[in-house]
Amino acid sequence: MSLPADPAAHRAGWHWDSVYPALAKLNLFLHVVGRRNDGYHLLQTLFRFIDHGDSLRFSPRRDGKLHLVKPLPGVPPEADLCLRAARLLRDVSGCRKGVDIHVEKRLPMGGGLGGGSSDAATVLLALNHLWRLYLPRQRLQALGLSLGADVPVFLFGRNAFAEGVGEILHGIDLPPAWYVVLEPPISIPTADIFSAPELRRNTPPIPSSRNISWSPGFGRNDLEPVAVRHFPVLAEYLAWLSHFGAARMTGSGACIFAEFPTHEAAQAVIDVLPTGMRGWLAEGLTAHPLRTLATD
Ligand SMILES: C[C@](O)(CO)[C@H](O)COP(=O)(O)OP(=O)(O)OC[C@H]1O[C@@H](n2ccc(N)nc2=O)[C@H](O)[C@@H]1O
Ligand SMILES: Nc1ncnc2c1ncn2[C@@H]1O[C@H](COP(=O)(O)OP(=O)(O)OP(=O)(O)O)[C@@H](O)[C@H]1O
Repeated sequence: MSLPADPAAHRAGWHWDSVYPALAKLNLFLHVVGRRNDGYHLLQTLFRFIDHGDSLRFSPRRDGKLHLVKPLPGVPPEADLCLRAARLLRDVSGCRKGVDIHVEKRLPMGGGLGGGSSDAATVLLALNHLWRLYLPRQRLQALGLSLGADVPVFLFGRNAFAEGVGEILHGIDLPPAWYVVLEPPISIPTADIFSAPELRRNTPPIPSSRNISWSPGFGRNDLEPVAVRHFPVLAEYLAWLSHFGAARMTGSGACIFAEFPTHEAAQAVIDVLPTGMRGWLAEGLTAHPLRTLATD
């Protein structure tokens, strides 16, 4: 996906009527290298954006209310990441404007694709622009971190090698690639996987992003063996996709992916997907399409 050279021109193209994408991320690898005193885990992970995700739209409200037009089943309004992001932005800026948020949900919840985090980041980017607040990217990233460890990368807007809990981001260039993503029919609570006693928490750290030469099979996902133990159905999905490529879980699961060098190679796998197994093809992106909505 190519972006216009002039960020101001690009920003000008986003209006109240626009559809704002909230893309998925894949964790191409995910190493747990330690644990902080507050229980959060120190990670090293490689984030890649893919061209599959939720779509958000915004309409101004005159009564100053923040309103989610179609609440997500099972998510109370006070926990919804879109509303929490909008409220946070108003609290820190003093803005009193109201908005209706429309979310077209495509990403599974508890899928490891960062759906809720991506929605929150898109709300921050879009309302920062539409409400003319113009908080800079670093400030948005700090706000995003208070909503979840996965939020900052979507505001950063480039594929990234991440450290800390996911907030220390180093932009990284990745080659073109296509992904087959399988959606096992389960939702995995991230906290349950991180709190498992058997989780390996001492993978030796990679010294720097310069030591990463990404190709499928590099590193591993330390959360995967724990998730497979708790949710054995994942093993079936991993085994099936492994016939075609290096299959791996993203984030804390449940989705499983494999990378392919061409669209055709990925499509050939989708073409033989067994009945009852849900999966789709996505292209790896070089940058998030909303990246130029925030200033550096
Ligand atoms: C697994 C990843 O998706 C990889 O990108 C992220 O680390 C998870 O990010 P997230 O879903 O935004 O996670 P948060 O909402 O911040 O945290 C959910 C729970 O996961 C655990 N958690 C999360 C991130 C992290 N680095 N260490 C943790 O131990 C904590 O128990 C936390 O209460
Ligand atoms: N807008 C939202 N979209 C999805 N989930 C939300 C949203 N707001 C709150 N949540 C809550 O967040 C939980 C995690 O959902 P999410 O889709 O982000 O999972 P995930 O992809 O596994 O996350 P991650 O990869 O960041 O760990 C959901 O089960 C739900 O309770």
